[in-house]
Amino acid sequence: MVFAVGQRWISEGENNLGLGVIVGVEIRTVTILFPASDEKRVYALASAPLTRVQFQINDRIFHQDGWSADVLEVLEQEGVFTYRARCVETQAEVLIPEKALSHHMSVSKPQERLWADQIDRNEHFVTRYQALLNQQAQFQSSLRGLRGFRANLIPHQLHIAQSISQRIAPRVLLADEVGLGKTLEAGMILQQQLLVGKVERALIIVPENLQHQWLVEMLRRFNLAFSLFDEERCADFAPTEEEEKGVNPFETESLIICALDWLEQYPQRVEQIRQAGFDFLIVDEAHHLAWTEHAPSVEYQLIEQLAHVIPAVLLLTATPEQLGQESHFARLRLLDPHRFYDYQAFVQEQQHYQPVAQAVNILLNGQQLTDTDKNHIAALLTEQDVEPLFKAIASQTEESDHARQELITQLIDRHGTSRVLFRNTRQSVKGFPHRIYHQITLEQPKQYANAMNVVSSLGELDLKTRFNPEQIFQQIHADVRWWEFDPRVEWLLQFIKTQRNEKILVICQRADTAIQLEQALREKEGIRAAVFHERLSIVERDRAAAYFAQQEEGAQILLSSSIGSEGRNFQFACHLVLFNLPDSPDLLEQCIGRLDRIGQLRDIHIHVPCFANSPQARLAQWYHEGLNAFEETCPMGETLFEKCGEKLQFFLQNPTALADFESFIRQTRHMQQHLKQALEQGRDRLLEFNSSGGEAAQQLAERIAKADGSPDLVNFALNLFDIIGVEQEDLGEKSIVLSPTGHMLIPDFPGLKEEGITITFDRQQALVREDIEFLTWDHPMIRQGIDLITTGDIGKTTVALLVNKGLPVGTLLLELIYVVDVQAPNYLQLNRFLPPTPIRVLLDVHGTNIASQVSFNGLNKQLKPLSKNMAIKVVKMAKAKIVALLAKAEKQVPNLVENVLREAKQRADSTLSYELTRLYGLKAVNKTIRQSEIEALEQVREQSLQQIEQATWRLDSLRVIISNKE
Ligand SMILES: Nc1ncnc2c1ncn2[C@@H]1O[C@H](COP(=O)(O)OP(=O)(O)OP(=O)(O)O)[C@@H](O)[C@H]1O
Repeated sequence: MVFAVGQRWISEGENNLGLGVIVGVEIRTVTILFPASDEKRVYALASAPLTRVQFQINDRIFHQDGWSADVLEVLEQEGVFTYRARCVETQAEVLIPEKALSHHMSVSKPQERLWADQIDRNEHFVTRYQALLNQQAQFQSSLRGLRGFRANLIPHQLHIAQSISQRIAPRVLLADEVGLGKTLEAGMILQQQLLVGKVERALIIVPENLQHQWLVEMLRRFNLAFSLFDEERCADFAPTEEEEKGVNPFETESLIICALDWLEQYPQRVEQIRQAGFDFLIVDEAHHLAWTEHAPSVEYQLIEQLAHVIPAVLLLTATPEQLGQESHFARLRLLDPHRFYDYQAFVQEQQHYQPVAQAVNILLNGQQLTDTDKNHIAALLTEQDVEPLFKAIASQTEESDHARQELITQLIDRHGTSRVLFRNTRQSVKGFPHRIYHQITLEQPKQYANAMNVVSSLGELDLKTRFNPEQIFQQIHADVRWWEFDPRVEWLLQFIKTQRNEKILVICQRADTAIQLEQALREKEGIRAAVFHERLSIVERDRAAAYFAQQEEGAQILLSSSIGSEGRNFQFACHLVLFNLPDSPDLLEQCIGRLDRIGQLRDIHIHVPCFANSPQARLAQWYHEGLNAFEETCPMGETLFEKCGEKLQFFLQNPTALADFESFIRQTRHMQQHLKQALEQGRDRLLEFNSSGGEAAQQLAERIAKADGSPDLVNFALNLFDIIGVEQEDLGEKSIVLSPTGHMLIPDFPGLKEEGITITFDRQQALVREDIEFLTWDHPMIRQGIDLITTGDIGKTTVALLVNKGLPVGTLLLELIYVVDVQAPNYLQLNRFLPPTPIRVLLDVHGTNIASQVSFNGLNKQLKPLSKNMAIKVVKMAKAKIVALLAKAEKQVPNLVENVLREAKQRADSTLSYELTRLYGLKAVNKTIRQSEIEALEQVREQSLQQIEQATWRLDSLRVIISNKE
């Protein structure tokens, strides 16, 4: 390929970019600008996926100023063409340098291939048409981006992924209870946004110890290859002595994972991230982002800075209120400052959820609305006219369900935390095993009692350590081995022995306790345990987790500090020992959540060894009998912890004062029940409507399951591989080996390795065998395979024989496939409204379009292939007729295109107008919604409608059909 500045080329893979112009040629690279879509690409010279555009004499070309001309001669100077042409309008002769050609010009000419005897096989034409139809269907499919991940189809996750990923730049707090799959949800949303081109560069910020888990999950579940960034890696990009400015390391990759802990230490990296143009941010374990008005934490401020410049933000936490309501509010504000503008207003709003939940309940129960119901609903949506929706509900047609749903969405949107917060609970998801609490009461050793007295009398008793008697003891006896006399250790050893075949996770509050306990188990009984805490390097931690996970020859025990194991997946174990009791209900939930998560198949046993009448025993009793926090999740735990604060602290400091303790527990239980009921009827009920997706989510999962391995997909894929020349060997067990051959149509089929790959269309098989590729419509091999066909020349022209005794011999039919296409900037996402759309025209000999009477498949069944020689002869003989028919078709196509555009505009208008109405509605309750935001959306709508208007159409492929009696 010889490139020169000013030449016009098109992208082979991305036809919709329009006509590109070469703007730079370096030693090894070529830079091409696509003005129609405002995209620039840099390719390696040797392998640029570009096709040179050269027009021929008599071709009609379009000038970028809007007029057209017919080519008379092609002149060339230093590789760049100038067209001598006759202007259609003025008939004047003009010289048009190729640089001045319209950027929107389509360049596909099947008829020229026909005249040049480039006639392809009939089945290739069929595959091409199917590829176009499939491409269109996939662009418009509501399942797009929701099928290709390697995981089970869990309705609430699919619902969240679907509803969030439809948005442009979503900003959401994913707050499902522990272990319900927030990582998976975030991955699905990201993958979907990447797939449709809404997002190109994503950053995931996680606690240090979760980096590898994210890396692995993104790769194995979503085929997304992230890179881990740390100081060492970034230091490589520092400026050399000669350079003034180094490279911004964050610009060198587009999918990056890094640790929050690291960014805190290196604020200059935060600035680099801000400048690196990420468009998607995920922050895991977001409950660490503490905030108060006067003292926002460093972590909070850091993420806030990034959230200012990164359009899409997902915050993940199972315990959003762990650091209090204010921090929770601040995180919501960070996501949507217009919706959450004032803390006091937020607190008040929380108290008024009940009437909203009641209104939603009325709508959900499916009965006709009474006047009182209507008044109640209308009072909550004063800013808009709800009458039409009430009418639709009363009509009891298909519209009524839609109208009910619409009203529910609006109520939740205006009055709930709605679009910003998603939270699923075990109660709504269901199907989880039970949690069983085992309290083990032991005698407190006198050494601990003495140490406690000494430390208290010195005034050095830190409230935080009172649940770790071993730490207090070590404050005064640093060298004495506490585990020699601590009965909890003896109990643990005996327990381990009785559970020889079980994995046991032991959580201590501090890393020191975990380390010393490891020594105790090893020295006392020769038990080898893995240790896991925040002071280990990431690699050591991953190694420890893997050692624990290993079935054979792995560690039976994992000794972990509480913060060290946060977010980790240990659901293969069902025994949890809380060697120290976590000092807050949400922390307790995080610990239990290591085992109580999706994939846990057995009941979970939670063992709490504690000393009689110790602070730990009191707290355990309060958790269990007051909150029931061991056996069920306790969403109101933190609220009660705060409410009961003083009294609880009294009992923890005076653990032997039992007189009022029972009544205090009863009071707590009473409050817990009361709050639970209020939450269920109010806030949580609203969140649940919003988050679980109900019946619709079930149906979504069923639809995806049905689409998995559908015959349409399997047939199309196998046909595609056949055409490309990929060898296929069926291995049975729902898997097929694909290998490259020496006679492939293209040298490199995307994703096909030299040594071959194994594929399956079956989700369960893909879950069991992670080494094989799981093919769905979303898989890159299928998507790029479709692109390869639709943007290349395969199947563009063919000639076939119609065996039909009823038709005179030699009757000519012309089947034409036109494609309507729009080239627009990516941010408009026009493909969702107007994907490349094939229009089929079937002309009889008189030029009448009979496509609606004769279906593609019906006709195809009656066709037989012709030898190439025969086909060439037929074309030669019928050329004049074909030319005449083509001219007739071109007159009919604009009307057909008009219909396609009208529908596309309707789709665009209703989607974008809906968004606008929502903003206007929100503005009515929240005066801080900026007018500029509304104007921006209005502009997107205007531009989208205008761009659709500018869509072009082209003849993509054609089939000449000639009849015979046999
Ligand atoms: N759809 C699914 N199919 C199969 N496994 C799943 C699915 N969703 C989640 N899991 C598994 O369930 C476990 C919990 O998921 P995940 O880590 O995403 O939960 P989480 O909500 O982020 O938990 P935490 O609150 O502890 O951070 C993981 O082992 C994950 O691989």
